Amino acid sequence: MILQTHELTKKYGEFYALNGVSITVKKGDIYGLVGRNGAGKTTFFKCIMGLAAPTDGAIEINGETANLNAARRQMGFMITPSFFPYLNAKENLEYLCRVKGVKEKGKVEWLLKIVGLMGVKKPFKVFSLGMKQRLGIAGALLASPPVVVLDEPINGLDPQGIIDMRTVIKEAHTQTGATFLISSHILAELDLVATRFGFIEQGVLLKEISHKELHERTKKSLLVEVDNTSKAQTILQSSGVEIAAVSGRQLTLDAHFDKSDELARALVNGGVKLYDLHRQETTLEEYFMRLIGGGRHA
Ligand SMILES: Nc1ncnc2c1ncn2[C@@H]1O[C@H](COP(=O)(O)OP(=O)(O)OP(=O)(O)O)[C@@H](O)[C@H]1O
Repeated sequence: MILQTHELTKKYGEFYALNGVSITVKKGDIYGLVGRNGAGKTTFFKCIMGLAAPTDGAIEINGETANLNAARRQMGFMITPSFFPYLNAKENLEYLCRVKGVKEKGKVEWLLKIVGLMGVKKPFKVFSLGMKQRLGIAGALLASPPVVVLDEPINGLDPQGIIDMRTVIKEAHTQTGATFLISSHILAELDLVATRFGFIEQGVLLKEISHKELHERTKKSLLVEVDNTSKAQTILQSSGVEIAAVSGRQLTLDAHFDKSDELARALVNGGVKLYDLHRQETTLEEYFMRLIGGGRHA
């Protein structure tokens, strides 16, 4: 585990901005922290970065819990990108290299290429938000940190900006091999880049889930409700259909959406009473809303 928190809690007065958050980020993850506005994402990142002192709980970076400041120096952060307004992308990164003591030759150019700002001559102050965010990512990557934290890098971007940002994150992940921790309030956007997710609401971590598992839970399926599931199973299996799950009187099939007529006929002809047969699909946003509404059990 490259980054872990144990029951991390942050109170502002009597208000719990974070309430017992235990997160596990594995090496190589693009970990998406998903939560609505005010859920506690920025507070979480601030605690990780040492910009806010936790009220309770522990932070573990690469196995280190005591000397966190040294471990934090190994991390790249982007909360709100701030650079010199009159310098261009290259000049700003070169300045940062001096500040951070980065001496690798060609590092600035390599990063500018990754974030799509190579050859951009205009000063930072006239950058679009997307360009600012991308330069922010380059800044976060400058000292080759094993862990990179990006707070809402997609927020406020136009559709093209969102696509560019996605490409940059994927490219940066592939090229640097760093672990990424990214927050967003839009699950569908994070879904296109993240490998694992943590869902946070009102300062509470509701669930951690892998990309694969999330898609297991949101994919299309065919729901069949019958009087006799074992009989139905035999009939369906002899029609070459694999059954994904059986629960009570319901069978769930992961495919064969186009064969629903045929399957219904086979079941009825086989003497099974068919109560219901319909396609179901949970969208990512539905899943997210259900999770938020229903607590930890979605
Ligand atoms: N310094 C502070 N003093 C008091 N309350 C705070 C402070 N910082 C944050 N909060 C509160 O803590 C809660 C979590 O805020 P936080 O900024 O972490 O949320 P977020 O998930 O990052 O949301 P957003 O996407 O809107 O930034 C909010 O209710 C916010 O008002």
